[in-house]
Amino acid sequence: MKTIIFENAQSAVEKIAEELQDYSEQGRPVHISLSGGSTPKLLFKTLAQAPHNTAIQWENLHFWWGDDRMVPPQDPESNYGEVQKLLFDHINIPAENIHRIRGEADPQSELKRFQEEISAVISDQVFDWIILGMGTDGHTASLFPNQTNFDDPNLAVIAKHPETGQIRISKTAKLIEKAKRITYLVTGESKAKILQEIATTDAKDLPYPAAKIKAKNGVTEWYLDKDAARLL
Ligand SMILES: O=C1O[C@H](COP(=O)(O)O)[C@@H](O)[C@H](O)[C@H]1O
Repeated sequence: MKTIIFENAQSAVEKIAEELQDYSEQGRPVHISLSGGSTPKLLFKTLAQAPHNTAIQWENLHFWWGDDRMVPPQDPESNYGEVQKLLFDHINIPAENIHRIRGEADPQSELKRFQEEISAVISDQVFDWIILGMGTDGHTASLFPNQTNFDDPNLAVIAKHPETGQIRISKTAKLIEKAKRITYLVTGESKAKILQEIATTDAKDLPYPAAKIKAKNGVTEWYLDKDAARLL
């Protein structure tokens, strides 16, 4: 497990912001997949402020999501809606660079449309960078313990939150694992215990998708703050 431990969450997201700037200067379309939930909100707020809001060449970055909840963008549960509110409303990014999962749509038809969009836009479906989070139960994207098919050959899947029953669309493990780079951004003390378990146990003996999903031909790394890394 390759971990990079930052003094605090702000330092971790500043590093990601700098790296996004580097990607944006490559002079080509770069495909980035964002995570949802509470953890990356600090990243989106940071990117919306100087110097990142104007220094990043946003026209070169294409944004996708690892998962989204099947709710409209105005719903606070919408992973896309949060990025729109915290980041996209404050920067100059072409609308065609935003490849959201349409949470307001019918799940089956959106699943088909989302997979078609990935196939049409990204050659070999290899993302440049997939940023993931991890729940305290070890889920990542909307791939939950004991209900994830790691061999699912599709690009995306309909998932149901095991406790709330909320319907979501998620990238599959196989699609995520094709990425050139996977970064798990995990902060806060509530994640310390599960991180310790992941760091000390063989992934095959754990039910956690976050422990098992790794880039097959690329880099997998964990960006942690000191609170999350407390027991490592
Ligand atoms: O439900 C989700 O949870 C995970 C982790 O979220 P967090 O609130 O603990 O940061 C997130 O990565 C995923 O995208 C989201 O839909």
